[in-house]
Amino acid sequence: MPELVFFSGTMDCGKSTLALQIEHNRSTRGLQGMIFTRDDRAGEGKLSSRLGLVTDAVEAAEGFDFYAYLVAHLSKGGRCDYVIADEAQFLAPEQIDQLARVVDDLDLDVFAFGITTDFRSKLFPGSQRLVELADRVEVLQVEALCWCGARATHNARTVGGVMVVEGAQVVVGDVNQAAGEVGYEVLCRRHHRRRMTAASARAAALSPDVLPVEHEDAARGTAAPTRT
Ligand SMILES: Nc1ncnc2c1ncn2[C@@H]1O[C@H](COP(=O)(O)OP(=O)(O)O)[C@@H](O)[C@H]1O
Ligand SMILES: Cc1cn([C@H]2C[C@H](O)[C@@H](COP(=O)(O)O)O2)c(=O)[nH]c1=O
Repeated sequence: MPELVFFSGTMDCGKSTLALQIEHNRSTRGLQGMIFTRDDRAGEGKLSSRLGLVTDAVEAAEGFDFYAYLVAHLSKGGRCDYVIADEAQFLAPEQIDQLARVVDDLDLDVFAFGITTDFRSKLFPGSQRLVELADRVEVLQVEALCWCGARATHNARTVGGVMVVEGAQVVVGDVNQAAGEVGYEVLCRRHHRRRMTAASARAAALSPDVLPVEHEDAARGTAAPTRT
C-alpha cells in the first residue's frame, strides 16, 4: 500500500542525506523517482546534503501543482515509481493535499522531508498539514545535539550567535554561519525557551556575575538555589 511519509526533525539532523539515500537505494534497483525541493541552500532545482552530496530536483515553487505535474508526466509516457519532496516545510497546505492525492490516486509512495517548527517554535503550515495527513511521521534516528549535550528539538535563528525571535518565518540559511550573519542553531527546549545559544552560554560562563565568588546569603545557607 503506498504511503505518505513525513521524515521530520530539526535542521542539520540528516533529512536531506536520508532523502538522497532513499533515492540511491531505489534507483540502483531500477526504480525511477521524481525529486522535488523548494528553496534549497544550494540553489534552485537542487537537493543538497551537508555531507557534500547533491542531486538535481524539480523546484516546487509557490503555486506549483504536484498532482497536475505528475499526471502530465505520466500521461506523456514518463515513468515515476516514487516521489521525494525535500524542504517540505516551505510547501503550502494545498500542495501537501496534492501529495496525499498522488499517494491515493496515482498509487505512488511519497517521502516528504522537513523541519516541523520555525525559529519561534511555531509549526510551518506545510509541516502542520503533513502531520495532519501523513500515514507515518518518522523522527530521524541520528539526533542533532544542543550545545549542552541534550537532544536538540528546536531551531533557533541567530544573529552573531544571539537568538532572535522576530522576523519573517522563511529566511533560507544554515547553521554555523559567520559572526554577524543571520544563521541557525539547534537547541534543546530548555535552552530554546531561555534563548541560550552556544555563544550566549559561553559569554555567561565568562561573565564576572557567575564567577564562583561566595555570596553572603549563600555562606549563611539562606540563598535560593539557582539553575542555568
Ligand atoms: N563532516 C562530516 N562528517 C560526518 N557527518 C557529517 C559531516 N558534516 C555533516 N555531517 C552529518 O550530516 C548531517 C546533516 O545532514 P543534512 O542532510 O544536510 O541535514 P538536514 O537536511 O536535516 O538539515 C549532520 O547532522 C551530520 O550527522
Ligand atoms: C528554523 C527555520 C529555518 N528556515 C530555513 C533555513 C533553511 O534554509 C531551511 C532548513 O533546511 P535544513 O535542510 O533542514 O537545514 O529552513 C526558515 O526559513 N525559517 C525558520 O524558522
